[in-house]
Amino acid sequence: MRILHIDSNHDLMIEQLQAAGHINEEDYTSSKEEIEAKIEQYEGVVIRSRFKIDKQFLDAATNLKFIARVGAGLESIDIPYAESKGIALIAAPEGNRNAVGEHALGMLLMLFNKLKQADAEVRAGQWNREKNRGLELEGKTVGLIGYGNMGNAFSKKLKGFDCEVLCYDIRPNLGNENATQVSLEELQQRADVLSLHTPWTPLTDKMVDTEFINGFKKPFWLINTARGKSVVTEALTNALKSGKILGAGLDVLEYEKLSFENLFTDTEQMPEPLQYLIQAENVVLTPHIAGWTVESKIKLAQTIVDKILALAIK
Ligand SMILES: O=C(O)[C@H](O)COP(=O)(O)O
Repeated sequence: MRILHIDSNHDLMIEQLQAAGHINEEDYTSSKEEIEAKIEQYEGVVIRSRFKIDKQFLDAATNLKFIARVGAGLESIDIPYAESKGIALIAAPEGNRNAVGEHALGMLLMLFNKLKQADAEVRAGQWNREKNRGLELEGKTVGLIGYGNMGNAFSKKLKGFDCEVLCYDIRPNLGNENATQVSLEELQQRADVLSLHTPWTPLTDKMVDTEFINGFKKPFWLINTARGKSVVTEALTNALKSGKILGAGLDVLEYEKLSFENLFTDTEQMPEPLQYLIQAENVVLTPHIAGWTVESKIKLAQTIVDKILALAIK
């Protein structure tokens, strides 16, 4: 097959696809329109998330047999339209789930042990022990919303910490030895920590709003390594101010992607909730790197290669 790669990935991908007899072309810089102008020449396209694979793109891709998304989230692809054209869809959540699980755990330990502020204070010459007294995960209840690849990976990490892990998912019967599946209401009643592991869909868009937060019985900690747009940032900052949310670890923000750096060059444009988050001691922020490790780059590429080679397309 002729395969167009529009985002760069680990070198092993092209090496192995070439070795299997496929013709690969890399184009990481052309615009969406430029790619659309030539996409009819290809049977396969490999993407991360550089642009949307929408109806216009799919209509231009008259010979496309598969779309390979080197990652987990599929929100940039018009899946029903691709499926209506008989185009196979491949993704690789198996490639970055462990990285996301470790990152979520890292954020939680960082918040519970006040690592961010304690480190900053020591560097500033302050030896504040009482202010930085930590919390233990042992005996706490961690609630996961979304129990697919990422939620599973995180629950596996939590197993060794003697905490209780609950999961809520719209799909039934997903609980296992690492997490007990419960209703959303039960999770909100019992959780000390909420961690999101849901894709971004109409169901999860703005899911964590004020009403949702107030549905929690106890003040809780929030970890979001899923999608920024699933949390209403203003509702989050209001809850941080009131103490209903005790702290947050956010790898994703509703303001991320292209516009994010501009918000810092013109700080008057910076939304008030973001201004609050960047100065809050009890908030840890990372730039959507939870699934972005040295190892996951290799695992993502290998997963995609294996799935392409397993396709029954000649
Ligand atoms: O969905 C994923 O796999 C991660 O969120 C990474 O997404 P990205 O490929 O858009 O960086």
